Amino acid sequence: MATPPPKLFSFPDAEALAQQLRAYVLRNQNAALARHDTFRLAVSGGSLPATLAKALLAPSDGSPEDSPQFDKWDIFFADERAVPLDHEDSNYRLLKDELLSKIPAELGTPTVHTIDANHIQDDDPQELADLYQDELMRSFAAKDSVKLPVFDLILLGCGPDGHTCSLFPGHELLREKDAWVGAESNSPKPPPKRITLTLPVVTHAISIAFVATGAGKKEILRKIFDLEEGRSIPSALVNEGGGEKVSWFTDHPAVDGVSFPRRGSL
Ligand SMILES: O=C1O[C@H](COP(=O)(O)O)[C@@H](O)[C@H](O)[C@H]1O
Repeated sequence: MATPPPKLFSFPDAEALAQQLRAYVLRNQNAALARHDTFRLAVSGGSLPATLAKALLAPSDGSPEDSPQFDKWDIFFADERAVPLDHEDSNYRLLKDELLSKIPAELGTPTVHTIDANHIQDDDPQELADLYQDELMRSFAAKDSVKLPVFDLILLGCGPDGHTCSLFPGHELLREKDAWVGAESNSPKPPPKRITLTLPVVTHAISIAFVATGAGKKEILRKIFDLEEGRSIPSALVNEGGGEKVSWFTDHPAVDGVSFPRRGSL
């Protein structure tokens, strides 16, 4: 039987998207807290942190369902660049500037799992990736029998070439089956050295959401949702592996004239 396809949500503007993204993230938070009293989330860099901040820093309606409980959040990075944590290319710095530094004290402070800054200068980012994998293993209390971490939610971006995390079209890392975190030494988008969650980890999450906005994403979204043409595009591989666990939050310009197998309703 075919896996049910991802869901697509499209909104007229950034405000409407942020409002529904907030509801979606908090639904995932509340379900995770009910399961294990912690919310393990992986976030991307790029355009995502600004949208996430717009969603999460909006005033709450006061109900428990609409309240972020940041002190119960464990935030990881879906990918990170091998640069100092205060560098302008750092995904951590971006998240800090957009969101972490603006969280009001009464909402709590999340635990944020950064890369080990002692290894950013290494020629080969493999050690950086291995150390981040160790960090995940500690956080997910992995035993030998645990094959993959299960994130409660992974929030992804989608580059104009269809890359997501630091998984780029045609790169060897797309074939990784065992490692939780991979090393990329030759990213076509600077900076070249990065680490990234691997495809099996991403598709193993309980919920996976892409946020893609603007007319500049229209052509790649058309390809991703064309089952033939999109076949080997990293974001399409997440769709294929994650199926109905995957939701796309887009705005109208990003999907104008693009046809999708399944439009969602919130
Ligand atoms: O390099 C990266 O790009 C992707 C996509 O970024 P966007 O600006 O097009 O949303 C991002 O998801 C990833 O985390 C980042 O390292």
